[in-house]
Amino acid sequence: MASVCSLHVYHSLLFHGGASSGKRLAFDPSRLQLQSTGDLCGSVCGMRIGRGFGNGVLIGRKERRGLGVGRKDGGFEIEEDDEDGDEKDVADDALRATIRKSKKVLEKQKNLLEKIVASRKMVSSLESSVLSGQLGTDSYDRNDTSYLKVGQTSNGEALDGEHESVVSSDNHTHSKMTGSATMIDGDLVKEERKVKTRSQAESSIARAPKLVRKEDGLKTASSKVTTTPVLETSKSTGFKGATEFKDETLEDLVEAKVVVVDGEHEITPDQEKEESLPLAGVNVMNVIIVAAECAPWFKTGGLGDVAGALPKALARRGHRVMVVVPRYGEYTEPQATGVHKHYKVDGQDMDVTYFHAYIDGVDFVFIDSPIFRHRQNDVYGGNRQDILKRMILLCKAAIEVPWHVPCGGVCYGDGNLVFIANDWHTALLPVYLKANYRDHGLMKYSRSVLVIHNIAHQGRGPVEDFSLTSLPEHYIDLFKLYDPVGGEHFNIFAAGIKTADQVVTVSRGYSWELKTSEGGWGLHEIINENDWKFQGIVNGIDTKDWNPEVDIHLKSDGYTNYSLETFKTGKAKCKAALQQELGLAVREVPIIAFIGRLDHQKGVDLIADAMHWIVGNDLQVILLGTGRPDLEEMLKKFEREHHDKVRGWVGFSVKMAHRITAAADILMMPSRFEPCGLNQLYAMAYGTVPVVHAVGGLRDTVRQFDPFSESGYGWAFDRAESNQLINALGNCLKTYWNYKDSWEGLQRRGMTQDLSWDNAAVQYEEVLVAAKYQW
Ligand SMILES: Nc1ncnc2c1ncn2[C@@H]1O[C@H](COP(=O)(O)OP(=O)(O)O[C@H]2O[C@H](CO)[C@@H](O)[C@H](O)[C@H]2O)[C@@H](O)[C@H]1O
Repeated sequence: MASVCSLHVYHSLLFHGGASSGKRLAFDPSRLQLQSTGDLCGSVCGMRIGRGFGNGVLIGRKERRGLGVGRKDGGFEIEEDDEDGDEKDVADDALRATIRKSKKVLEKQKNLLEKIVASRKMVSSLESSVLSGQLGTDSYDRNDTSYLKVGQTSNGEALDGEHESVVSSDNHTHSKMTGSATMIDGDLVKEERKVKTRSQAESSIARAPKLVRKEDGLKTASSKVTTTPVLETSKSTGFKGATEFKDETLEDLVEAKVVVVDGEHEITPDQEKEESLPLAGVNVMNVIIVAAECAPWFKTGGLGDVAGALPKALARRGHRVMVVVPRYGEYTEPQATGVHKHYKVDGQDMDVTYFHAYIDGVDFVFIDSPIFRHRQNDVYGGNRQDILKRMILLCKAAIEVPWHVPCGGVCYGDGNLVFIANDWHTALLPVYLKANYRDHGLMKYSRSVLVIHNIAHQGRGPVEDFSLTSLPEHYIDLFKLYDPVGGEHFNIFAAGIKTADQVVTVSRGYSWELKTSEGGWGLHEIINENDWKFQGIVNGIDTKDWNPEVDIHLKSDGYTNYSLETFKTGKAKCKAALQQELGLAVREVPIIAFIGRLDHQKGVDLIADAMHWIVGNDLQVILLGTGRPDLEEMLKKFEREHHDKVRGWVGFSVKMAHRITAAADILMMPSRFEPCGLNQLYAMAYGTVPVVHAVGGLRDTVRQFDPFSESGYGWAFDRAESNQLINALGNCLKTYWNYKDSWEGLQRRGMTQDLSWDNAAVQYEEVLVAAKYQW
């Protein structure tokens, strides 16, 4: 911009004579001693503006008339009549200086163009390397080019500071300059560029457009542009092989701008940059999410939902994203990669093979090992040590996935990489990353983020369990924790929190609660010590999966999809279908639902205490859950005792969870604590009004209904007590029956919120960046 501005000014000075009203040529040499491109603009512009400040006036030759007067400001003035020769000299000097600067500007533009060309060549050479199967390790099928990504150098190494990779670009712009004429002719010269530093490597990754699966069509920015950039005058139209800058057409020269032509439309560099840059911009990185469960393959609760959805949102922002999970069952999508490894667990060699699937822009890597098999319906089954061994193997095998498992032919590598571990199950990952790699100068540029979904489960055991981890002896201190109940014990979450580079909790409210002695479950002191790395980010929802407009579970058995426009009839139809399916009376009556794990956390006992009052109303109750046997039995008992009004479905059914969410009017979540809670988010997206205990993420996401301002999303009561639940449900039901407009407003507000993962992904990105630059 600066150069264009300066050239415009130069040109107008030269050809249009500048200010027309001036009488004297007052020239301040200091103003024309230009230092840089920016100065050129500033100073020349300054000259024109200067008129109003008594700082001398530079006017065109034609306007130079009259007598000059002396000046006191350090500059000097020229009186045209008396000192015409001097004046000319000075003016010529000025113009020469300006021309010199203009040439410098042109030179800079030329260099810039060369850089753009070099970058493009680098990208296309990377692409063609990938296409011709030159990348990756020996263990993948070289003919398999179905997945194409950029994330490494052309020789398959990770782009990080440890590796010095040479990227060759095979054609570059050669420019000729004769006199003041510049020609950029697109001749090719050989150039080698060394990618040495981390930041250089990263910026080239960021600049490189994200490649997409071949079957989706290779869509890269570079595919849109000609390999040779075209300099074109603003006046010309259509494609020109190259445009010559002629010094006599200075008007053209000063207006010149770079235009890239793709045969259909012109793309300015700015537009092109915008189009080709991922949403994450220069923050694009490789992200590996490691979790013990992942929807849709296997989930026992919200962790599975998050592991299935967050990665896709991060991938949409342009990151290269992988999820690593155990292979508990035989799944159709993942295919064997042929990569075999061994890892030691409790002194035993464990065989591991890797499976891979690429779905919605995310690489899903499944770790297959005998200890994971046939656990599909019991992922946390077995005794404490069995579970611990599985999680040790998961963490050990996951850390090396970026080295060994080619995804789309290319391993992720360990540069520009952040692992996201989830809950205690994978809280060993940050510890292994440090102890087995970074302490030894390996994975120098890999970082770890630990997400706390639920602090109530910490991976506790006797101190002797430490031996199973095969960690160096001195690491035991990270795990040792004393609490009044358990005494000294081994605590995996404690070690993970201390070792991770950043820690995320699944809501802001929960982040705060964890620091209290009531909410920290014995870890509050460690959490407070590590407060600086904590960040609360509310979960989003997978809007493909949990969306009443497209929900696959509403497409049969009398259910129907619905939108904001059709939710009244849509929900009514779903309600009738659910009543029918569950053998309840099909009639217009409010349905209150509960969906969740049956344990102390979810406050099922509050529902039990309130049940007598609840069934005293004209309504129906549907409870879906699985968990503690005594609570499962309680659900069955409710159904037995109030068969005309209550259904207690004991079991885990994703289909029923969707159908109930769509058909119900009210969802109750009286959780004693709730790190985030997903069901209330799903409910709101489906026009179902939540009644919740205002705790953790529930407080963050369900704003209390205010009848005066007609705002809020539901009812949130302050204490986990059954009378408070009753009170909130009472107000909710009153509104349902008596204030139809308010009810509809509640539903509409809930449905129109942006609850997608995209918002959360932006915040996660900030955490990833913070981790990346942490040493
Ligand atoms: N019987 C059943 N049949 C079918 N589906 C069932 C079901 N029981 C539960 N679900 C499903 O499991 C998920 C539960 O998610 P939540 O967030 O409510 O709880 P959870 O406590 O497991 O998760 C933890 O992690 C998540 C994610 O971070 C946090 O939101 C939460 O507060 C924290 O406790 C929902 O998708 C729900 O529909």
